[in-house]
Amino acid sequence: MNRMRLVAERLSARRGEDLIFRDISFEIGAGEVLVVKGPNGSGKSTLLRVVAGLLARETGKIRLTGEGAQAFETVATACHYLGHHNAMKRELTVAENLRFWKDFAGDSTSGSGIGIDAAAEAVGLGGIVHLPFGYLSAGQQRRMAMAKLLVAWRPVWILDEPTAALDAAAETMFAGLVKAHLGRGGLAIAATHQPLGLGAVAELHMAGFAGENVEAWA
Ligand SMILES: Nc1ncnc2c1ncn2[C@@H]1O[C@H](COP(=O)(O)OP(=O)(O)OP(=O)(O)O)[C@@H](O)[C@H]1O
Repeated sequence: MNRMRLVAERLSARRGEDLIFRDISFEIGAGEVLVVKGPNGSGKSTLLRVVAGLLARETGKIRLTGEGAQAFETVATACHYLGHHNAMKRELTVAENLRFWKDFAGDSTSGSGIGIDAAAEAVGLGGIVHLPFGYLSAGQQRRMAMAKLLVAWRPVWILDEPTAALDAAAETMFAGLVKAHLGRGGLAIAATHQPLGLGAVAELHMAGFAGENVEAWA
């Protein structure tokens, strides 16, 4: 069986006038996670945004191949993106926010998400989906943002510092969600300074931009 793969070749990106990285290539297969590491400002968030289609790349190619890839018109539509911000409206209830993401992200023929109550349960916060998102504690808000990944099936999870400022229990919970996602044939790319609790994983080291010197994939 030809498993789904995400292939990035010789990516480079700019922010404003500045070249942030160059010649970044990697491949991840179904069931695999790639952890992007590097010092502050080395371009991890920029790389994730490029892969998610939120930022135009300067050069290079990103493609999805193998089983299930044809269900997605673009790589971006195969991706869930969990950035530094939770991307939830404070005035809307948790359920309304998750409903928005369920409808917006949608399912593809390659899988389906779970219900809103089930997603809230999965992040350990069942029973409070009727509350405005803004009432939740910072940690609860982050957990609910993670629930967004569950309500619609998208095979590629792009995670930017997903567990920053979370307690140990939430980190363990999130590691479980990622493992379950990989177990369903999903893929994940995570930029993080903290171990994700996933055991041995592939790593991409961004060296940071110093004139012409951009680290390549090891
Ligand atoms: N909108 C922008 N315009 C110009 N430069 C930007 C912009 N956004 C980010 N940068 C620059 O791009 C570089 C890479 O930033 P990025 O956020 O990708 O780094 P990072 O590795 O994720 O950092 P951190 O570990 O601090 O989150 C930084 O030097 C930053 O100042």
